[in-house]
Amino acid sequence: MRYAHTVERVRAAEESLMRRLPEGALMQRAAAGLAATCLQLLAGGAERGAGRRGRGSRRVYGSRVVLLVGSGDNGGDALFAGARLAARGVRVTAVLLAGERTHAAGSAALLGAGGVLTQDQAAGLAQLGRADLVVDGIVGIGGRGGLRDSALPYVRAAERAGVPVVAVDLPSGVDADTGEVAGAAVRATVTVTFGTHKPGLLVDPGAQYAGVVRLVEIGIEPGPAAVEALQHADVAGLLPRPTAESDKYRRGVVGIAAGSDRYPGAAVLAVSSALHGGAGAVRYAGPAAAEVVRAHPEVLVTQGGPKAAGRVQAWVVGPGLSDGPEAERTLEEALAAGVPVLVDADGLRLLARRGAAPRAELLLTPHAGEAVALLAGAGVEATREQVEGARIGYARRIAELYGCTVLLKGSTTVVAGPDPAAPVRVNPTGTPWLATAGSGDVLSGLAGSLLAAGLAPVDAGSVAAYLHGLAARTVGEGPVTAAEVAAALPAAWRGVTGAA
Ligand SMILES: NC(=O)C1=CN([C@@H]2O[C@H](COP(=O)(O)OP(=O)(O)OC[C@H]3O[C@@H](n4cnc5c(N)ncnc54)[C@H](O)[C@@H]3O)[C@@H](O)[C@H]2O)[C@@H](O)CC1
Ligand SMILES: Nc1ncnc2c1ncn2[C@@H]1O[C@H](COP(=O)(O)OP(=O)(O)O)[C@@H](O)[C@H]1O
Ligand SMILES: [K+]
Repeated sequence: MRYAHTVERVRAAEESLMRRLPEGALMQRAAAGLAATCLQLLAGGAERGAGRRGRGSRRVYGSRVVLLVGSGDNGGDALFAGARLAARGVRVTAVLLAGERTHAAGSAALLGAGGVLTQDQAAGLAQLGRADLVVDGIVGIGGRGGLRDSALPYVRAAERAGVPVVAVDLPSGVDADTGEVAGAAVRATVTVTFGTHKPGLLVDPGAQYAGVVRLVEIGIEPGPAAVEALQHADVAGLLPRPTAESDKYRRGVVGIAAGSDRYPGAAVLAVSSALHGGAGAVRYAGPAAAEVVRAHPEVLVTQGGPKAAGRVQAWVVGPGLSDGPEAERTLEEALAAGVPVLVDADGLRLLARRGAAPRAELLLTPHAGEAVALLAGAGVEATREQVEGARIGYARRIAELYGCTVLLKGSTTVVAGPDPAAPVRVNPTGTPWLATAGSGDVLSGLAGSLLAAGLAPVDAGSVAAYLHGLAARTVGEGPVTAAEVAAALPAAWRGVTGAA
C-alpha cells in the first residue's frame, strides 16, 4: 500500500522526531535526497524530460541549476541541496522570492559552497533562460492558496526553458491535503517528497503537476494515513480465489439489472465484465435478456426485474436503465433484496431523486456529473468543476450524506467509505484512454462481481478500479473500446496475481 498523510500529521511527526535529533538534521536528510535526484537528472537519468539541450549523456560539472526559493523551510531544503550541488561543481543560482525572509542557514550554506544569490528579477529570468535544471522551493506544505503573482514570471520562464523541474516536497501551488490547484502551479518533472506522500500528489488535479514522485525517507512516523493507494500485492491479497470446496454458488452470484430497449449495450458490457470479476455465476434481469444471452450464453436471464431473477449475493443496478417507472421499480427491487447493491449511471439519478437513503449496503459509482446530481438530491449545490477540483472532499461528502461507499470516477478515481476516520483510496492505474463510452459499465459489472464474491464495498470498488485501469493499459497505449477493456480483465488479473 502507498500511504499519504495530512499536513497536520506530517508536522506533528516532524516535531516529535526533531526533539530527538540535532538541529537541522531532518532538513539535511531532505536536502541530501533532493540533491541526489537533481544530480541524476543532470547526468541524464531515466526521468529526464525532453530537454532543450538534448546532449545524450551529460556532465554534472559546470551545468547550471536555478533554485526558486520562497520564505519557508521548503526554500531551505532547496538552498541546502543547492549547496551540495555547488560542491560538485554545479553552477547554482538561487532566485530569492522573499528577500530578507529567506532561510538564513540555507543561504549561508549555498554561498559558502560557491553558489550565487539574487533578488533581481531580470537577472533571475536571464539565469532561468540558461538553466539545465530548475528546483521549485517556492512553497511546500506551508503553502496557502495558489501561487502568488510575484512567483508567476519565474514559473513561466522555467516552463519556457523546457528543462526538467524538480519540485521540493510538492509542486508549489498544489494543495498538499486535497490536490486542489487554485490558479497556477508549478509543473514538475519529478517531485521529491519527504517522509510520506502528501494526498495532493496522488489525486488530480495535483497529481498531474507532480510528475514522477520520489519519496525520501527522513524517519518520521506520521500515524494513520488520510489517503492510500493499492499496489499489486494488496490487490492480489484481496482478489477472490476458488478453493477445492468452491462451487459456483459459494463463489458468489452477481445480479445485473441494467440496459433498456434503448440501451441494450450497457447490459451486455456490464455482464461481460461481471463474468470476469470472480463471482461463480451471473444473473441478468431486464429487457436486454435476449441480447445478453446471445453475447454470453453462460448467463441466467429473465425479462423481469430483480425480484424475478432468483437469489444473488450482490446486485448491480443502473447502467443504461433509462428513467421511467420500470427503471424505478427495478431500483427498488434491487435495494429491497437484502444484499449489497452497486448503483451506477441512471440508477444514481433515480437514487438522487428518491432523496432518502435506503438501508441496503451500497456502493455508488458516480462520475462528476452524477456526483452533482447526488449532492443536489441531498440539498448540496456544487458544479462539476468543483467536484473534479476537490475529488477527495466530495467523495467523502457523498459517502457521508448517503451513509455508504462512494467510488467517484474520473481522471483520478477515489473511493470513500462511510467512516470519515478511514482513509480514502485513490486509484494509481487509471489512464485517460478509459474515457470511452461504456467503460463505466465495465467497471460496475466488475465491482459488482467482486461484491458478490464477498469483498467489502471499499475493497470491491478500489480493486475493480485498479484492474480496470490495468486492463486498459494491457490492451496497449492508444484508443481502447469498453469491450476490449472487459476482454483484457483476465490478463490484468493474472498480471496482478502472477507478480505477487
Ligand atoms: N519541518 C521539518 O522538519 C521539515 C520540513 N521540511 C520542509 O519544510 C517545508 C515546510 O516549511 P514551512 O513550514 O516553512 O512552509 P513552506 O516553506 O511550505 O512555506 C511557508 C512560507 O511560505 C509563505 N507562503 C504561504 N503560501 C504561499 C503562497 N501561496 N505563495 C508564496 N508564499 C507562500 C508563507 O508566508 C510562509 O512564510 C516542507 O514542505 C518541506 O519542504 C523538510 O526540510 C523536512 C523537514
Ligand atoms: N481523464 C480520465 N483519466 C482516467 N480515467 C478516466 C478519465 N475520464 C474517465 N475515466 C474513467 O473512464 C470510465 C468512464 O466511466 P463513465 O463516465 O461511467 O462512462 P460511461 O457512462 O460511458 O461508461 C471511469 O472508470 C472513469 O474513471
Ligand atoms: K515546492
